[in-house]
Amino acid sequence: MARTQKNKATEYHLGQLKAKIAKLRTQLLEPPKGSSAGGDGFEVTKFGHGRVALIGFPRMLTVALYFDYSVGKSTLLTMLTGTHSEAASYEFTTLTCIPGIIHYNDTKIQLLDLPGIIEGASEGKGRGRQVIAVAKSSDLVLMVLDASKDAHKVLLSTDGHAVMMFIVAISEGHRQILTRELESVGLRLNKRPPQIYFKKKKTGGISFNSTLPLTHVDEKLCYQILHEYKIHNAEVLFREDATVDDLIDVIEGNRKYIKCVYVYNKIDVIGIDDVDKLARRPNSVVISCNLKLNLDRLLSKMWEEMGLVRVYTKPQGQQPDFSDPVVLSADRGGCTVEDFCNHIHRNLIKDVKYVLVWGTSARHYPQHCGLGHVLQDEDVVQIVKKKVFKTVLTMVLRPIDWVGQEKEEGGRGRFKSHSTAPARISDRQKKAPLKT
Ligand SMILES: Nc1nc2c(ncn2[C@@H]2O[C@H](COP(=O)(O)OP(=O)(O)OP(=O)(O)O)[C@@H](O)[C@H]2O)c(=O)[nH]1
Ligand SMILES: [K+]
Ligand SMILES: [Mg+2]
Repeated sequence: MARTQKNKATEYHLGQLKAKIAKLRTQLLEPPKGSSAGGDGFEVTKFGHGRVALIGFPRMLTVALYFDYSVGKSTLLTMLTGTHSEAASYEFTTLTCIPGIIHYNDTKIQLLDLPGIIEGASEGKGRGRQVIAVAKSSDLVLMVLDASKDAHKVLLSTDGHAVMMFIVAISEGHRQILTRELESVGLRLNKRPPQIYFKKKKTGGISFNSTLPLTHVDEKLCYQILHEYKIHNAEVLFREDATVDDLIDVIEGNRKYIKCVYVYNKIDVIGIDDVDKLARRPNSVVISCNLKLNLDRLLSKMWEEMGLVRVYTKPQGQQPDFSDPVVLSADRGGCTVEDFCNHIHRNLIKDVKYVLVWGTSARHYPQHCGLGHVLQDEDVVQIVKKKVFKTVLTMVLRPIDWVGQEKEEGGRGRFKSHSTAPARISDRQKKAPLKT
């Protein structure tokens, strides 16, 4: 592919090659026949309401130029979870997966310390394959980078321009190498799935449509790629100006879309101007484990990105239980009332008549909601079950005003202050985005 000139005439050829490579990669990653699936990872049991993986380099590639320091993943795990993970100033200190637990906002989040991965991990170099398998099973990746590897440019920039350009690329280069390694095994960081509808059919040939003009893919290219996959009957509808790679992702169908936060560690050894620059990069947080700088910001960023939704249950006629939330997630299992009910008990759903909801997802307190209602963080929910007798009774006796009773309760102070809580948090974050 590198040897092929990129122009209109070679476009189809390149597209076909991309599809071929994607197919081979998928074959490569399939577990060998006869072995149980997933035997590739570190076999750490999932625990808590979410899983976060620490990914980073064990050392710099340009050893000759710099000290051989690791990025500080283990140090960070120890700081955030209290679980000890061996940290040292030589590379590959961590050789296996060490889990710790972060207690945050009434939830438990599993944090995994992993060995540093090097270039070529996706081809099975080092322990990369296992590390990547664990990353794939996570809800969020924290890519830990060494802030000081970016800052050395300042020391050297006085000498010559060429040197400076080279140095600047290193921390950024690490980020790119890691991203590439993860991408080549089907992980997509901070991306959403392509807006392409794709459905295989039994007959009818290929129907190719788009809702807008396409600049990267045309009908012929699409046919060719489908042909490569031996797909001759399918419906394809482009809802955005997607690329060949997007189309291949959709056909492969096994891509994992994961959020990633870039964590620049060791800001204690660089100047404030550089800290400021790194902090302004998208999806980035700057920290220092040694000086315990900005770790609270890292936690709140992590929380934000995970999008966990805490729902508190309220038994009828009692105060809600604010100690033990049901934790839902839009990415894992969904946040509707139905998901909430299924979380409590598998068979609950058939008994539910409706639910009463207090909190930011409710238009008024309490709102009567059906199973499809989408809950938000810190909502309070009371389940109203179907009662066979009640219907019979209410026909005989005077109807009871169940709803009116609950309305009164909803007006109490606790719920009101409760619903304003998210706003308070974000205000505070705005005022102090960086504690350095
Ligand atoms: N200056 C500075 N050094 C740090 C900081 N955090 C960690 N270090 C040092 O960086 C070195 C590597 O730390 P580790 O936690 O072992 O790094 P790691 O990423 O787990 O390394 P591997 O397990 O080998 O991949 C240690 O000598 C730490 O003391 C920090 O915030 N500032
Ligand atoms: K180390
Ligand atoms: Mg380590």
